[in-house]
Amino acid sequence: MSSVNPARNAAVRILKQVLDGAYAAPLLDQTLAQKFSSSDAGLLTHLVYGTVRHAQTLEKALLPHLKKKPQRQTWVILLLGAFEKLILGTAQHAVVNEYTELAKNHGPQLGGLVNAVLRKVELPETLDYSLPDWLLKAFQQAYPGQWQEVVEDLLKPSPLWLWLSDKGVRQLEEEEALVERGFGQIDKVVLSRSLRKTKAYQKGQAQPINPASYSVVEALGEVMNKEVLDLAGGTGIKAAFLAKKGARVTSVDLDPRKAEQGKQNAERLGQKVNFKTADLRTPGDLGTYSKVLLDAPCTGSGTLRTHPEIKLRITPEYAREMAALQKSLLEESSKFVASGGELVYSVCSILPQEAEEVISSFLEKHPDFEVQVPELMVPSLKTAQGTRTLPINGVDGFFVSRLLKVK
Ligand SMILES: C[S@@+](CC[C@H](N)C(=O)[O-])C[C@H]1O[C@@H](n2cnc3c(N)ncnc32)[C@H](O)[C@@H]1O
Repeated sequence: MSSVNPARNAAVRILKQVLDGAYAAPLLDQTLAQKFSSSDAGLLTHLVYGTVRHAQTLEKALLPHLKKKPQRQTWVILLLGAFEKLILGTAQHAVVNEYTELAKNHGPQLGGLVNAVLRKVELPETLDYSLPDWLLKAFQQAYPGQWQEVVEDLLKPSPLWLWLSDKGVRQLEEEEALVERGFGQIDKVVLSRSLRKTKAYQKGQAQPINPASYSVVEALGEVMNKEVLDLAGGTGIKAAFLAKKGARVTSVDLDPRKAEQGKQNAERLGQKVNFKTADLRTPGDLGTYSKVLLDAPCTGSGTLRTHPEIKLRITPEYAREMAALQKSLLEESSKFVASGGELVYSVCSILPQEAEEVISSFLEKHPDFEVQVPELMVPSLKTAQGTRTLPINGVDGFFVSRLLKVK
């Protein structure tokens, strides 16, 4: 039987699946629902996300010590061990012992290899922010004055951002959470247990959302008693907030499972949202609305702190495919805007081709719309086509534009 810390054991299993294409968050949720002490739960989360965040740097550090890249299980053990030694600064003897033991459980000969490599591995002299070159250039282009601060910040753990009602703040503090003021109603919270197990969450007084994502809801302005169409609404998080602000909301997404989850979540938050399932490339007639939101599917390049696995998969080709989809969804969405109404376009991406270029191409074909650059509640930069949030201090990188139908 292995004497290895259960967090390290579980990290190997989860990281292997993440490298095979899975998302880390649901795997961590499932694993943490089992019995883990709060310190092991913290270590497991940190090991998985931290190793993925620094994967490119760790690979550069490890490869010179290997004849070839080993099979997946051993590679994952080496990545985790290198992360603990080089980035977390765990004592070398502890790292070498723990990961050698782990490797031995998967094959006696693997212990020797892991032991030798983890003893020798050093940080490369030139640090590359663990981003592919083309993506680093995109950050430099999107944030010319602040790119270095941005890409360094993306390597840090993500804070827990929560929308909290006043009762939710009191309830969470009673449950021994530390609640720090963030932006507007979105607070930064330190919790030593799973959010879902708190009374504040169960009573609908708390909802996880990044401040940049919440600023999209605010970009729709006053919605009290208005009919709002929420397109590509996913599990209806923004829809639920719009309903909270007094809107009657119809939320449409391609995936029927998201509508199911959305209904349950809106109910927990005490809100009613009308969920529909449709492909927005061919949506049919959804009616006309004074406020329409298109929170378009995107590469997620603005959420690398929360979803670092995106860095392992994103390619320029995928960004081009997404930009083509966004252009076609924006075109379709514009058909549902009433005269004098507004269409808010948002993406959680920092790539200009998913942001400014989508708006420019739309405006070329649509003299009936004009752009209004929104003021957002988080630190942002304005461009001619919209506002980009500045992804530092735990805030995600979003692009938000408001299009007014003038005729
Ligand atoms: C950025 S997410 C939406 C997040 C959501 N607005 C929220 O606040 O939780 C984009 C969504 O677009 C949906 N989607 C992708 N392609 C679509 C299509 N062709 N028609 C409708 N929805 C689509 C995805 O299922 C996904 O839920």
